Amino acid sequence: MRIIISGGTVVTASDIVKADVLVEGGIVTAIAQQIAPDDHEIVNAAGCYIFPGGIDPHTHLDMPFGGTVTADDFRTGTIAAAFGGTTTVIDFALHSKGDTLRNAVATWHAKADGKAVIDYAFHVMVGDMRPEVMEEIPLIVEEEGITSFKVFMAYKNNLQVDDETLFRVLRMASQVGALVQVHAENGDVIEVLVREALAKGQFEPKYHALTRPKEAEGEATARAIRLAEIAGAPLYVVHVTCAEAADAISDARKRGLPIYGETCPQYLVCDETDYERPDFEGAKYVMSPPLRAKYHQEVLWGKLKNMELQAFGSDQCSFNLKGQKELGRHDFSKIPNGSPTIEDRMAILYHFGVHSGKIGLNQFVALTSANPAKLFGLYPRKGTIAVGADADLVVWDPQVQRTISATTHHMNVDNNIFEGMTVMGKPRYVFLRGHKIVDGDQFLGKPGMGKFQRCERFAPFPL
Ligand SMILES: NC(=O)NCCC(=O)O
Ligand SMILES: [Zn+2]
Ligand SMILES: [Zn+2]
Repeated sequence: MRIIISGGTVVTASDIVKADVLVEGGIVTAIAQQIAPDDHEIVNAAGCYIFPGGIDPHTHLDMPFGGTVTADDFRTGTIAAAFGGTTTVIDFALHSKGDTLRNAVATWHAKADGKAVIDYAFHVMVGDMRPEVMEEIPLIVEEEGITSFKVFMAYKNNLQVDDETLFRVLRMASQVGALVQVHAENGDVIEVLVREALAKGQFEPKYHALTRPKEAEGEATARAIRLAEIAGAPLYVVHVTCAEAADAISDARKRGLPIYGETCPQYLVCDETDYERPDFEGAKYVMSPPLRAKYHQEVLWGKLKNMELQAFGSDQCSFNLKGQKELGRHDFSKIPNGSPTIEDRMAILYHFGVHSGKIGLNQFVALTSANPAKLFGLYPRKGTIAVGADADLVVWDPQVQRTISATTHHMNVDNNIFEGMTVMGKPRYVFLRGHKIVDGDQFLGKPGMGKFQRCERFAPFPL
């Protein structure tokens, strides 16, 4: 495996340089203006960008949710991710009520091991924060190489934690070098609004959005930030959708607090009017938090441009319309939450961000790869192109145009929320630790090639 990727433009979060990249033994061993070939395989990257492999910090593969299980597992989901230019996913190991964190992690290893075609790490999504579960956090960090824990301020009577619990988790996590991720929506308010809507006979998908107002997200985000501030802890807010939440993050960062925000492709290019689609098609867009009014898209783009949001995750959580989303055909509250986004995460940010002039190439790499690597303890092994880093590389052809469709995507699901969108930019080749796993429309990887990545403890990189 001695490869020269030749004639491309290498892009990292800080640099853009025309250079060849030498790969030996799965590692980048040189970056230079011209590398003389010996017995190397030459990969033609003329006219292309060479990006560090994408790191998707937010996926749900093979996850039970809402009485069903996501349509994509670690095989199909990571193949689709690879076609989109992602070489590492950080998936949420779901901890269920009554279970231990250790057992949840073991369950997730069993789901991924031998199936993943790209590298993977885990966060733990804590479903039941009993005192003894909280006590397990230091062990998970030390022994399992998992250093991030998601807690929920929504999904009342199910996953939701109260403020006392959130505060205790924040304190405990920061003591052991872990990062708390928060799903910030006020679950108590939402519960009342959902009950009232159903009592009024409001059953269609659009009521999912109407019962989860932006203010409920803004309030919970601001509250979580205040609790983190009191606890002296860093905080990562997942799937930020609206001005109210994004502004709370910006304000905290202006005060010097280590608060980080993530948004997702769906919140940049889809909006609340998608819930009005006829014949139950609106159910495709049922996710939490929901899609917002269109003006929030410009707010989020502005925050990405100014790096006031630091990470870009897919929140991949795919369900078929047929047989899965249909569980809520007559009651929006029973529609499984989530959408298939793992494959098109980078394409959406590239086309609507870089190609449209809203963000720069360095920002694109920071959001899709470098910052997730820094925040979750994978940097600089991953998230950059540098001597000694894993040769997770994407040769990205900015001239290729394609139209996104469920009929051609690689996800194992019958719908795509970006259906019909035409985008510029597509991976020509994708390398995982020096192995070519994607060559145009051909998949060359194998289940089991993806390896579990232990995460280092949280380090406050200046982001
Ligand atoms: N986002 C969503 O609707 N489903 C996945 C679970 C979550 O991230 O809250
Ligand atoms: Zn969430
Ligand atoms: Zn999620």
